[in-house]
Amino acid sequence: MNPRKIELPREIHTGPGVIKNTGIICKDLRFKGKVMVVTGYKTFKIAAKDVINSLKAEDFETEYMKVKEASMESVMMVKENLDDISLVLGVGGGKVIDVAKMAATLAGLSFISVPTAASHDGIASPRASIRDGERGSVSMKATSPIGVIADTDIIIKAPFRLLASGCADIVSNYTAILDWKLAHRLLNERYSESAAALSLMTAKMIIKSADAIKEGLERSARLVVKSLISSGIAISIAGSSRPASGSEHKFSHALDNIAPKPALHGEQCGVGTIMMMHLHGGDWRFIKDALKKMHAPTTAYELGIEPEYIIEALTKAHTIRKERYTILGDRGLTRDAAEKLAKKTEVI
Ligand SMILES: NC(=O)C1=CN([C@@H]2O[C@H](COP(=O)(O)OP(=O)(O)OC[C@H]3O[C@@H](n4cnc5c(N)ncnc54)[C@H](O)[C@@H]3O)[C@@H](O)[C@H]2O)C=CC1
Ligand SMILES: O=C(CO)COP(=O)(O)O
Ligand SMILES: [Zn+2]
Repeated sequence: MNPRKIELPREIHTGPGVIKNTGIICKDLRFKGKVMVVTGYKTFKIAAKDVINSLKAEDFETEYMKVKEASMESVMMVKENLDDISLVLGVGGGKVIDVAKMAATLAGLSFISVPTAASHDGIASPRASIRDGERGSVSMKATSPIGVIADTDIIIKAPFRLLASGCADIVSNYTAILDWKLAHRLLNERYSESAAALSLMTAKMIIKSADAIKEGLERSARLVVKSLISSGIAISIAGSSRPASGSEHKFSHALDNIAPKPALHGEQCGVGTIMMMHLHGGDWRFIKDALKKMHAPTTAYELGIEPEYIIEALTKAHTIRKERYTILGDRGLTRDAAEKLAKKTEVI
């Protein structure tokens, strides 16, 4: 087997108020000079300001940029401003973190992830989902964050919908692992028992703690953040998003390309997991009940997406990242089969 390198975050700081230690954390990681803070329009006030003040208090020179879309244009716009920068921080939701992560990767710089919401498992992963023209938002290889600073006071104040979305993104590991096992059996695709075990254990744990996930509870934020980080570490161990992305993610990526107003990434993946679990002959009701307990969407209506788009995304899902074999096979679902599946699982 070829030698492999597993890149993991060196330091993970979680808890209420940790964002105020950003400057000290960067200093302890031996960084100095100029730092670039990449953030969003909303998350600048919510968190980036505190990050910048904390960096300045430790004598870091700081610059900041606000980005909106997780596009290659945004990435290149940031990258062009990194010439005299020694470290990049991403402070925001998944899109902001991915842009910062990819810009740092292209510039050969270290990256620190400062999530302001626990909405997806890209917080600690070595992947970035960047839209590039026709290419959808399937994740690309990127640098693993050298550090994660997850302030649970900020995260728990984010709309609860974002926390529920993060839970759903973890639940989606169930069908991602079933697809991975299938590809290993059918095509002898490389399969990592340890990455799969970590990914599945993380999903099982979040479902077991579903009742503890409540709006406004800092403990809930800590629980979901730890699970998202653990899911991201499984991706690092596998060297791909396989442990957390299978047919349910193909459905979500297809929906991103088709629906006029897509829902949150995790929300779409959760609904995809219900349907793909049925295709696998598994207990889709177990998935549906778990998502309901976490207040994540389980139907097209709750996603705010018309049934027609759900059916169309199901028929297109197999065309996303074709090299990744899943229960959808190479030919995917016919329209009738898609409609039947969505109805049988009460999604439409
Ligand atoms: N790189 C990876 O491994 C992964 C990347 N992703 C990517 O992440 C993106 C999804 O991330 P999301 O966070 O769901 O969407 P997002 O980045 O669009 O954020 C959703 C909304 O929440 C807002 N927000 C963030 N923190 C907030 C706070 N504390 N208070 C109020 N509003 C806040 C943002 O401003 C935005 O309007 C997708 O592009 C997806 O492809 C998803 C999973 C894995
Ligand atoms: O969303 C992800 C894991 O939750 C990444 O998956 P993709 O590689 O399919 O973009
Ligand atoms: Zn995901």
